[in-house]
Amino acid sequence: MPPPDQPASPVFVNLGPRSYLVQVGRGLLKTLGEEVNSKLPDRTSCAVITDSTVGPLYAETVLQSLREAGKKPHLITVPAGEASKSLAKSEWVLSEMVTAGLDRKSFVVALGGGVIGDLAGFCAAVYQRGIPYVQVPTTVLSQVDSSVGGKTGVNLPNAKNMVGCFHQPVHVIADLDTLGSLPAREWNEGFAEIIKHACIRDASMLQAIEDVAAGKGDIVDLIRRNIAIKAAVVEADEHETLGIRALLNFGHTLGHAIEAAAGYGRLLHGEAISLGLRAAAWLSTQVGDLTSAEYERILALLKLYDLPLRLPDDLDTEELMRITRTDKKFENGKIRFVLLRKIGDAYVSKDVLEGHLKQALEELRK
Ligand SMILES: NC(=O)c1ccc[n+]([C@@H]2O[C@H](COP(=O)([O-])OP(=O)(O)OC[C@H]3O[C@@H](n4cnc5c(N)ncnc54)[C@H](O)[C@@H]3O)[C@@H](O)[C@H]2O)c1
Ligand SMILES: O=C(O)C(=O)C[C@@H](O)[C@H](O)[C@H](O)COP(=O)(O)O
Ligand SMILES: [Zn+2]
Repeated sequence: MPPPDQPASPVFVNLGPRSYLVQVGRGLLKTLGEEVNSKLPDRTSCAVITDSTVGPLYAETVLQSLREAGKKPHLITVPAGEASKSLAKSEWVLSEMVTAGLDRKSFVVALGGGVIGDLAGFCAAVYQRGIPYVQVPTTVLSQVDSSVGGKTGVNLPNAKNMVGCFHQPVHVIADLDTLGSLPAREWNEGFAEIIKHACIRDASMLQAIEDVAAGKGDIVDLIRRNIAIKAAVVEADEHETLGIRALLNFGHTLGHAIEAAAGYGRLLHGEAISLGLRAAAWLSTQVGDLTSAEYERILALLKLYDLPLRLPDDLDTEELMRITRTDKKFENGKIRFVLLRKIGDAYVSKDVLEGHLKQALEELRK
């Protein structure tokens, strides 16, 4: 672990010609222009895409840093929240990029949480058939998960992330100073994905998660560890064709259905995933070998971060099942569902049937 004034070493995401670095540290926004310039020296005009909460806090620092590095940035701001991750908003952003005069030699900077990363990444992927983009994640969730791996896209009203493509960023800058302005709810939701990473890959991380909750852990180290887990999984199966990257979907089959059924923005992504994690962990005790003690440990961690464990009463099981059937892991009417053998060891199971999913939803009502 480096001393507090030393930046953590960057994480290298090794994807051959699409490889990139994830910088993790403090005070990185100020030097963002130089960093971007070293990755994209021959590109000048760019769109800095942000939201109405993050823009007023951090856009000026980013714009100034880009200008000092000789770039010509145009700021594009969408309303904060999940509702902006839509086809309609992507059309608006793309039109703004045209109005700003961006061409095939331009690039995009995604400044914000996972909503901005997914939306801006998608716009970069499709603008004039693809221009590069840099991720500048400003939430715990986006730093440990969404800014790495190149999944970009938007929601449909009844299906999460249903439209999108893989488009890797050319660089990721995770400045932990930006987390200082996160409200408690947005801070906590990021830990759903951190707990997910521990569940699927690294049981030894549970202690670090507890330590951070108790105010004695090293958050830079924890975020860097999570980025390294995400990078390793993505490197092993970039396009989710081998059943390895699918493990990052632990808790997401029902979690995504709950997020969409509740109405985008009512539950934050991490909150919906907390419910999905509970359901998937419970199913791991029913269909797989997870012990009830391990299940209780996962619940205790989610509780530590005030994450929801009970389904909102107004969400109907049949509606949730209908949305669940649109999950990208449903093939020929059969679900490939991610379960745990034990904490730290996940696998894709074909043994989970619709009846099991309904039972798990009932469990979430207790
Ligand atoms: N592409 C992927 O691999 C991937 C992975 C996980 C999640 N996601 C997606 O990410 C999205 C969730 O991301 P999120 O949780 O970051 O949500 P978000 O981007 O909506 O951010 C949450 C809220 O925090 C605000 N905010 C962001 N940074 C802030 C800061 N530094 N200070 C104060 N407020 C700040 C935002 O304005 C927003 O209101 C979902 O759409 C989810 O599907 C994608
Ligand atoms: O990067 C991945 O792969 C993930 O599954 C990470 C998830 O946390 C994330 O929510 C992702 O957007 C889900 O993707 P989807 O393919 O299930 O829509
Ligand atoms: Zn997720």
